Amino acid sequence: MSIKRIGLLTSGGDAPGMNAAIRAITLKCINAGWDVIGIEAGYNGLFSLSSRPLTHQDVDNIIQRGGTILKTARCQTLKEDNGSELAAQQLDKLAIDALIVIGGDGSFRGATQINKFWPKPIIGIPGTIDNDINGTDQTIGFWTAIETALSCIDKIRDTADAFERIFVVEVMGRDCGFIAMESGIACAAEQIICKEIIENESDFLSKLYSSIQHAVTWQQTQSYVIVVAENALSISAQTLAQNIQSNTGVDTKSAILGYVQRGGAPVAMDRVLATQLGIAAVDALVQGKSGVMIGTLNNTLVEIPLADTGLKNTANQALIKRLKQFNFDLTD
Ligand SMILES: Nc1ncnc2c1ncn2[C@@H]1O[C@H](COP(=O)(O)OP(=O)(O)OP(=O)(O)O)[C@@H](O)[C@H]1O
Ligand SMILES: O=P(O)(O)OC[C@H]1O[C@](O)(CO)[C@@H](O)[C@@H]1O
Repeated sequence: MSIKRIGLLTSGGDAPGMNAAIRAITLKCINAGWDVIGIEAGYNGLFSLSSRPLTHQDVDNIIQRGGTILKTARCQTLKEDNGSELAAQQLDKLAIDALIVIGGDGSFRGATQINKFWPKPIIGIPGTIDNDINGTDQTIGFWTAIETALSCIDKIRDTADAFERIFVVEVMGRDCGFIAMESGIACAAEQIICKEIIENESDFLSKLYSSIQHAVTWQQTQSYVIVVAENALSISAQTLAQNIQSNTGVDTKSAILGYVQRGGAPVAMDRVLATQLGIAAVDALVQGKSGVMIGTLNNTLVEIPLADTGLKNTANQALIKRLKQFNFDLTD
């Protein structure tokens, strides 16, 4: 089948660098003589047929912008019973010959479903701050989110130090600890808490309280920063802070960094990664590939079946190993 019109959408949480990928895909397709149709607000744009052709001008001066010029969304309709069949019909209405989806593993689950009713090429590009995708070392947006988290935690460290307080800082990641781990290592957090390392929560917390007590009593720690991944514990960051204070007697505050981690100009790493993956996605279409995500493993471009992009247990093992490497907690 000869490709003339590419559909392009961003889906799931926006991630800094998505615009860089949109730019690379658009320019590469235009060079190949293909039209690029930007589908707006993720899969929602398919159902509402909200789309527009993307031109050189549309992708000028966007590489440094956070968010996504195509908008994004979480689309309930696609998950419903006839959702993927309907999506396939909508793609035909738009006369799309091939689809590129920039998003997370959920977006790729959606793409896999659509492919069952729409037997045309679909290529995925990993775009999520969480880095929770199997088959790629990095996702677009991950390093920018870490830089953002890091600059916030460094500021929290200043006030924690001035008051000799303990701080519990919650970072994003959905159910996965990669943002907590990397930002925690980079800000020299005294503790990094991720779901992956907790076998029994109450044992874990008892150990945490005694570890903090030891640090403030014997190491005369001036400030103590705990980076916790969202959803790592059954209690909120605020409750954890209250519990630490009542167990240790040390003034303890909490801060939830939240959506600030999704915004801002992408760091160089994300711009370069997004550009590289965007070009490779179009190359994959030229080569007749379909049903794969383009990722990077050990700095090499790889293709992973979209159906295999859900996080595997090996990611947990890798995270645990890395955390142990960087753990300076002397009581451990
Ligand atoms: N099992 C599924 N079947 C059909 N569509 C799905 C499925 N899972 C997810 N999707 C579609 O993909 C969209 C995005 O998925 P999700 O909300 O999980 O985000 P994501 O792509 O994993 O990105 P992020 O990691 O940034 O949250 C969903 O809103 C839905 O439209
Ligand atoms: O924007 P929403 O739908 O509230 O999603 C928040 C989730 O999206 C992410 O920012 C990206 O997946 C997660 O870290 C977070 O749990």
